[in-house]
Amino acid sequence: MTDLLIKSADIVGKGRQDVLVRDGRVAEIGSLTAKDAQIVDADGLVLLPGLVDLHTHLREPGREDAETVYSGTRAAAKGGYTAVCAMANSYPVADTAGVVEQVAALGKAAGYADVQPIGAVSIGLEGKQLAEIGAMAHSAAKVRMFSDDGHCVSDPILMRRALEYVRTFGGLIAQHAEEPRLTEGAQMNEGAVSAELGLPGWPAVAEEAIIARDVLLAEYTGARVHFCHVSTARSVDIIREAKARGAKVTAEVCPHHLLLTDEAARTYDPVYKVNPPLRRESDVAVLRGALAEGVIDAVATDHAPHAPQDKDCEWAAARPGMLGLETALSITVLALGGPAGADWDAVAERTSRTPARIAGLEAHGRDPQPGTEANFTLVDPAATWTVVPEGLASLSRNTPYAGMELPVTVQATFLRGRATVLNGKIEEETTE
Ligand SMILES: NC(=O)N[C@@H](CC(=O)O)C(=O)O
Repeated sequence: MTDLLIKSADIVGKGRQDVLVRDGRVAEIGSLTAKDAQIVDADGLVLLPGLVDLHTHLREPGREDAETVYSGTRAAAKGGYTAVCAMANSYPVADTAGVVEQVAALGKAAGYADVQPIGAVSIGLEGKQLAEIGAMAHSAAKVRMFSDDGHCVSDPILMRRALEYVRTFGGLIAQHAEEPRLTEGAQMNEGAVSAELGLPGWPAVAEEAIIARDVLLAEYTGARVHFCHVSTARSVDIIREAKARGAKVTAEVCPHHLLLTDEAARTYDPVYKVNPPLRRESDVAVLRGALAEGVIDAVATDHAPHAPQDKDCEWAAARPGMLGLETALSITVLALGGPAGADWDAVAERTSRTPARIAGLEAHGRDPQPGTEANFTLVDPAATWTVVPEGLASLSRNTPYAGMELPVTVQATFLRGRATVLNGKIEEETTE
């Protein structure tokens, strides 16, 4: 592999520097020249540690019509990601060592981003019996994070046992917080808009009740809980208080909950149907503040591709979920104050360093210094782009941002020093 010299990048915390990459690792940082190196001109571009997604639905195995590991990791690279955590709600469910190893192997073969499988907490996501957590943890996929996402681990004794189990090897449970009895038949956020539209509501308290319970279980067991897609202001209060007491809890927010509201449901366009649902303007404001402050630790996409037949139908019949990987960085920058005067350190913290730490992905989320793996992304802070669904790398088209002009473009993504995206385009050859 030839050396790579990135010239004049604006490195977060370090200012304008050149970065020399050799054999997939940072060799030197400074004012550099190199013979026989591939030169990438990064003048005017910000260099971030490669983004890490804690919550990606890659749909393989089982729903390859909506996404595959290959197409999903290409979308990830396009969005600036170098690592994604793949949710367990595939068909078959990722509740055995065999499935998680298959997903990890498909990620390696594709070569666009590191794929860290998440294991199911319960067999078949049914919430009845613990899945083979130990076998997945000790498999070649080295699973550390477990989640029944799409479903809540609502049975408190199952949650307690899962927490006690993962604590023994430093793992964590990523909880989809939704008390199922409170959301039966729910179609959108419960509030003034759902009342007007006559759609059954998903009340905020269904999320908050589980978060409150699981904070207590985390404290009681001493295990780590991570809250997926936190969407309400009151959830933020509970997490803030838990952290102040020293509970081992972390939380993520999705880009769509940082930008969109339940007003979008007035269109009856199922592209806006998502779980948990889009909330009120006041929730959006609190979530943005909590992200800036760090009460919410990370942005996670909940990238949920769906095939046309699952989305191009009436609201009630449509599956919940929206695409996220290719637009997350732009929305995060918007939510953290916009591109003019963006706090790039906060962007790096919430999209890369902290999620890498939560997932235990040690080679990711690292600011470049000699010896670190060269996993980073170059973004143009001054550019804008318009979201065209047909132009996305994902196999699916269910983006709620179609036609919107967004700030910030990903110019290049490097995985162990190899470009997966260059000049804003996906590289077709990814063999290491
Ligand atoms: N977030 C979503 O709206 N959808 C997720 C699962 C889920 O959480 O319902 C999916 O897998 O499609």
